[in-house]
Amino acid sequence: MASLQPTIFVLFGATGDLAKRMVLPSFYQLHVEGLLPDKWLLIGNGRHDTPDEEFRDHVHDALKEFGSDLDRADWDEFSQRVRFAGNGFTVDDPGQLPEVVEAGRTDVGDDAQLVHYIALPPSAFEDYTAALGAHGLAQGARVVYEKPFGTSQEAFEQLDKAVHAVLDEKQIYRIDHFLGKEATQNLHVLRFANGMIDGIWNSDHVAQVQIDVPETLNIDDRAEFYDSTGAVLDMLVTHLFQVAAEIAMEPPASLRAEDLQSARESVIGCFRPIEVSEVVLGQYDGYRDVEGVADDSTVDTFVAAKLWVDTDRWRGVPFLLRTGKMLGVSAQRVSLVFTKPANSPLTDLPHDGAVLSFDLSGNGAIDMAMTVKEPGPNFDLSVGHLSLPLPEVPDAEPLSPYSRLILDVLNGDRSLFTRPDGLAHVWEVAARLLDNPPAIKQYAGGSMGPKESDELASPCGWLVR
Ligand SMILES: NC(=O)C1=CN([C@@H]2O[C@H](COP(=O)(O)OP(=O)(O)OC[C@H]3O[C@@H](n4cnc5c(N)ncnc54)[C@H](OP(=O)(O)O)[C@@H]3O)[C@@H](O)[C@H]2O)C=CC1
Ligand SMILES: O=C1O[C@H](COP(=O)(O)O)[C@@H](O)[C@H](O)[C@H]1O
Repeated sequence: MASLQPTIFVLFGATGDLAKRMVLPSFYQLHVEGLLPDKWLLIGNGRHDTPDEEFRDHVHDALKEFGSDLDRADWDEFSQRVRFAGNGFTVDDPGQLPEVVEAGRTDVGDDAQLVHYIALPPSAFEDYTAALGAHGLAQGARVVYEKPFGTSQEAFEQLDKAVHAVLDEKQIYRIDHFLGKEATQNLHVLRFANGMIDGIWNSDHVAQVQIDVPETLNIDDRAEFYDSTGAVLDMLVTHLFQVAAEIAMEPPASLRAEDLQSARESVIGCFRPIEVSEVVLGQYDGYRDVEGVADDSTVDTFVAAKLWVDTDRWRGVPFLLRTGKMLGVSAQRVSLVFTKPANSPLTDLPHDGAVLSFDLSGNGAIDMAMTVKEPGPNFDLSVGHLSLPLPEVPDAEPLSPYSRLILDVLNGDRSLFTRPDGLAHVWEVAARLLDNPPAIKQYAGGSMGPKESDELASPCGWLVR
C-alpha cells in the first residue's frame, strides 16, 4: 500500500515456533499481495549471533514449510529486506539491535515507523518492554504482544503496569488472533449491515449461543507450555471470551477502531462470574504419558462452560463455550440457536432447526439451518442448510488472521486488538474457576470429551458432533 509509512518491523523471538508457523508466513503473504509499505525492513532478533544469510535461510525454510508456494522473484525481493540483530536485548545490553535499526534507517528513511512484534515466551514480555524504553526504541513505536497477556489477575496487573511505564496505550497491540478471522469480523458486519439479522440478535429470538472449538490436535510438540497453561487459559478466557464479546456487544457508535474496541471490551464487564457448577473440565487419557507433562498433572485439556451475559439484550440466554484437545472432530463454530416461534401450529420442532452459524476456521463461512417441509407426498419436516463460504463472496481476497492483524498494526488500526479494561474483567469472570476448579474428568482421545459436558448444552445439545 503506497500510503503506508515506511516501516522497520522488528520480530523478537524470530527463530521461535510462532514466528515460523504464523508471523513470517503472514508477513510474507502481505508482501506477495502488495499490502506492505513501499519501504520496509524486517529485522529478526534473538539471543544468538546469527548472520543475516543464516536467518534468511531459516525464513526461507519456514515459508516453504508453513507458507504458500514460494515464487522466486517474490522471495528474492523479500529476502533482500530481511536482517538479523543478535546477541539478545536486555536493559543492560541491547546487543546488535540499535545499530541494525540505525543502519536500516538509511535504507528505508529516517521517518520509518518502528513496529516491534514480541513473539517471545510471556515471561520475557516485561524485560523486553523495559529494554525498548531503556534503548530509545519505544518512542513513537507500535508494540505487538502475543498472548497470553497475563495468566492471572495479579500477573495481568503487573504486566499492564510494566508495559504502561514505557508505552502509551495507543502504542500497544495485544493480539487475539480469533478476532482477526474473516468470519469473526463478519459477526459484527453481518449484524450491523443487515436489519433482518440485527432484529433477531437478542434474547427474544435466540435461545442459546454456542462457541465451540473442538480440536483433534494433540499437545505433543509444546507439552511443557501446555502443561503450565491448560484449556481454560489457552483458549477459554482468551479466544472464546473475545468471540463471546463480539457476539454480545451493543452497537458501537461507529465502526471506527475506538468505538468498536469499546463496545467489545465493555460488554466483557457484563459477563457474570462463571459458576464452577456450570463448568466441566477434562483431561484426555494418556495426556500424562506425553514427554514434558508431569506424571501427576491435573491440567485441563478440555473445558465446557456456561457463560451468562447480564445485559438487557442477552439476560437469560446461555452462551455455551467448549474447546479441547484430542477430540473426535476439529471445528471452530459459533452458532445462534433460535427460539421456536411463539403460537406455532407446528409441534415437535427440532431444537436445532433454526440456527445461524459462523465457521471461523480457514477462510470462514456463514451457514443457516432452517426447518422446511421435506419435499414429497407426505407432510414431514426436515432441516435444510444454506452455506456461504466467504471466499465465494464477489471479489473476496481473504487474509489469514495474522496477516489481517499485522496489516492493522501497520495501519495503526486497533479495532481488532484487546484492551486492558476488558482483560481486567476477564480475570474477575474467571476467578472462581481458577481458584476453585471442579474435579477433572477423564475422556478418551477421539471422543467429544467428558459425557457431563453434554448436559450443559441441553436441550439442543452441542451442534458440532
Ligand atoms: N507457538 C504457538 O503456536 C503460539 C504461540 N503463542 C505465543 O507466542 C509467543 C511465542 O511463542 P513460541 O514461538 O511458541 O515460543 P518459543 O518457545 O518458540 O520462543 C520464541 C523464541 O524466543 C526466544 N526465547 C525463548 N526463551 C526466551 C527467554 N527466556 N528470553 C528471551 N528469549 C527467549 C528463543 O529465541 P532465541 O533462542 O533465538 O533467542 C525462541 O526461539 C508466546 O507468547 C506464546 O504464548 C500464541 C499462539 C500460538
Ligand atoms: O492460540 C491458540 O490457538 C490454536 C487454534 O487456533 P487456529 O490457528 O487453529 O485458529 C490452538 O490450537 C492453540 O492451542 C492456542 O494456543
